[in-house]
Amino acid sequence: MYPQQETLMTTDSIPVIDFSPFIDGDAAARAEVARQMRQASSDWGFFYLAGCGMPQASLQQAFADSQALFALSDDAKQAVAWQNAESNRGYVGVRRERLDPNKPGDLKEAFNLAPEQPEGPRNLWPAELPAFRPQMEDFLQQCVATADRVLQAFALALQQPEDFFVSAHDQHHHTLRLLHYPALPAGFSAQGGESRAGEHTDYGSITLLFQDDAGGLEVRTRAGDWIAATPIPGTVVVNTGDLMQRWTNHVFCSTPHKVNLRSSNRERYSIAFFCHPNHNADIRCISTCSDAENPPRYPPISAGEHLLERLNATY
Ligand SMILES: O=C(O)CCC(=O)C(=O)O
Ligand SMILES: [Fe+2]
Repeated sequence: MYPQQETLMTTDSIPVIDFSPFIDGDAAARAEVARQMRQASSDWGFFYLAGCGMPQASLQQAFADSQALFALSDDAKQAVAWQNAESNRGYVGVRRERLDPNKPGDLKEAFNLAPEQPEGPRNLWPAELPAFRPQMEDFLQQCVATADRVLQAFALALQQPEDFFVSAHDQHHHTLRLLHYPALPAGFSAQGGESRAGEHTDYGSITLLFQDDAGGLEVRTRAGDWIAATPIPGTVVVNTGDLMQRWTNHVFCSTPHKVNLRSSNRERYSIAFFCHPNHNADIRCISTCSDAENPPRYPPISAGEHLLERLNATY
């Protein structure tokens, strides 16, 4: 039950968890999946989920759409360029972002979209790709549904009611991010610690990450070593972010990760779905995450304030 005990049981590779018993199993099977997720999130803050319920065809379509988007001309991509942090949607060009603020810009391009709120900012859609919009809207819904199931399992893992996290995320302040790491020319030499994506932790509650077979994602172990999160077909990588670490009083950890340049002679695609609770969600130490030896480490904060704090620390 306590983080100290869980740390002693650390496995030596990122766990692979079969999620299908959570989707169609009985209460005992669901509880066992939740237990594995708890262990993995406290040892690693990262795990692979097999059988997450997302249709393979939707995923293939999303990667095909991503390829079509990044293959557009620079003018077409600039027509849907990212404008500001409030809307946080649209195209971000190569080297525009630094996930590690102490390093040069990341060798990647990205395209952000998000579930639309009745009053909020709108997604940007490339005029050249008429099928892109309906297909990505469908994929967004699949991601929300998958994330909600994963959040149900996390709630059970912490002996909370099953809808504990889902109801705190029901305004869907999530971001879907298509990522493309272009192939680098032969003889390319990285300047000043350049990489495909600099070392960072994710800000929010959980992230779902789909990667192609190129490889390059690395995760830092609790002991401080970097290990490869090698792509495993048919799985999604799930990681817990800064806000989840705070909410769970460090029972779940927010683990640094990055994308290295090792296979940079070929291009790489990945798709990340970053989940954020409702801005007014009350983020206070979950009752089952503290005891006399692990008292609450942080005062309560709203999820909106937490995000602002985190962004202000970065920019
Ligand atoms: O592309 C990847 O595999 C990881 C990207 C990532 O960690 C991020 O964008 O936060
Ligand atoms: Fe990340």
